[in-house]
Amino acid sequence: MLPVDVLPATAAITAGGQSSRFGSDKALACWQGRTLLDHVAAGLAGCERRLLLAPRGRYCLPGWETWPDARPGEGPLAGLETALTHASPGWVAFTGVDNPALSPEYWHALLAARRPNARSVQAVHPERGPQPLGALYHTDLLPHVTALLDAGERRLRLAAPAGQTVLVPGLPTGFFQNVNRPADLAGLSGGKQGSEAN
Ligand SMILES: Nc1nc2c(ncn2[C@@H]2O[C@H](COP(=O)(O)OP(=O)(O)OP(=O)(O)O)[C@@H](O)[C@H]2O)c(=O)[nH]1
Ligand SMILES: [Mg+2]
Repeated sequence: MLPVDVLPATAAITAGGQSSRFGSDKALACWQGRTLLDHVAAGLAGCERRLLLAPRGRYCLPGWETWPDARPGEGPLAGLETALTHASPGWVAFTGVDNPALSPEYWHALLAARRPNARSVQAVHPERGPQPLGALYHTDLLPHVTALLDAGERRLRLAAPAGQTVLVPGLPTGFFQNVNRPADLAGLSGGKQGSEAN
């Protein structure tokens, strides 16, 4: 059995956004004495390989490889393409910079739900439905994601083929806390059952 802190996936934080609603770089916003980026990275520290999808030089995250998007400025679906391109073959734990409550326990819950024929695993929020960020994707999806982008598609939720996606309901809603605006940062709760931001 694997030690509890080992996560058998390539970690990938997509961090190429502009934080336009937040007004400054939200990855570097501070919560509980650490940046949001550090919180997200800590949740994935158990992954052997760790990828940060961002322009080179934007962030310093020791132990993480930085890969810039092949299609800069095209959104998180392009970040997923970059992640699947550079990940080790197999599962990728893919998240944004702004979900600071995604702990190792969250990722273990998704990894435990993998099925042999599945190519994505997504938690289901009770009101907002499947969560395409904070999700697992298999590197086999790279041609599908590239085809979507080539066709002009930018919706991340289309990266997960319905028939090959495992949905995981019932996780504590505090995991899904998301920072888009300054008020969301002020409303973050330390526990896993706290308030949420859309
Ligand atoms: N690699 C990559 N990541 C992106 C890109 N656009 C957004 N992201 C990331 O996707 C995640 C979720 O996106 P948003 O919450 O919309 O973040 P954002 O685009 O920086 O913020 P807004 O400008 O307010 O929409 C964040 O971690 C962003 O950094 C992109 O073009 N490339
Ligand atoms: Mg955005």
